[in-house]
Amino acid sequence: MIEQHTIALAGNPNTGKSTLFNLLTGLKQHTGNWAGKTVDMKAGYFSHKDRKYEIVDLPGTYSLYSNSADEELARNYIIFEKPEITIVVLDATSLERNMNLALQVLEMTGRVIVVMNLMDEADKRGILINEKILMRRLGVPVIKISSRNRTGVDMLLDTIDRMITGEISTEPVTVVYDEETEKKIILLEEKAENIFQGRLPARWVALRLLDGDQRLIEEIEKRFAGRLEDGFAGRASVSTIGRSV
Ligand SMILES: Nc1nc2c(ncn2[C@@H]2O[C@H](COP(=O)(O)OP(=O)(O)OP(=O)(O)O)[C@@H](O)[C@H]2O)c(=O)[nH]1
Ligand SMILES: [Mg+2]
Repeated sequence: MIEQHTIALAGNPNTGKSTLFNLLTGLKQHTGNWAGKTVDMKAGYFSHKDRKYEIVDLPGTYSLYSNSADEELARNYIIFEKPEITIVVLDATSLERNMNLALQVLEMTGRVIVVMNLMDEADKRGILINEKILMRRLGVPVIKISSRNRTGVDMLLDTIDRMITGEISTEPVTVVYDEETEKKIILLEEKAENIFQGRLPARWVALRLLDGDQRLIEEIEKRFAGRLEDGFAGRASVSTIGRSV
């Protein structure tokens, strides 16, 4: 039987996620500044080396908190549906602005490939990017591509394949906060770990509790209600641990 794996495409708006999605799946979905904006997630399929992939094109967002329906949708997919690989698509011409989202995804999952798209445009503008340094810093594969010119896509497919087989393992960087915050994170992380036991990334839950992200807490309660054994003492637990520090 053919194995099927799941991949998500995340990133800021307009970084070429749908262009890459279309390239991989062969779908003719509209792309472009206005008409092409992805407002809902779309799923498509492709095969590579005897493996079948379901790939989900998430709406572009600047962050993955609870600021908008798009952000919640993208966030919920990554955190609750747990795609085996999340590809973060960055615009190589504005890496600094784009990096924030990559770090947010790395707090949610280590199964990440960072793709620097629009390399044709970056080359044209003389922007030099050392992906090896970035790769070392982020602890995940970083690949330069141009979805428009179809360059780098073979390398991306090869990296996906090698991540699925376990040939490539990642060591995602941990974003370290100030001492005061780190103390609170450690306390909350322990409680979150006890409650979710690996079902959700504990440090990420701790960070969101510190944010006081009420919408997320409600979402977690909705999705986990009655599905967690001891430790998840009814609806109170997730919302109350946040108040305990
Ligand atoms: N020069 C260049 N343009 C690209 C490349 N990839 C995508 N584009 C263009 O960038 C624009 C946005 O592409 P989309 O694929 O719609 O971007 P998106 O990330 O899906 O956008 P949202 O759905 O709004 O988040 C389109 O005009 C694409 O043709 C690339 O590699 N090089
Ligand atoms: Mg799109």
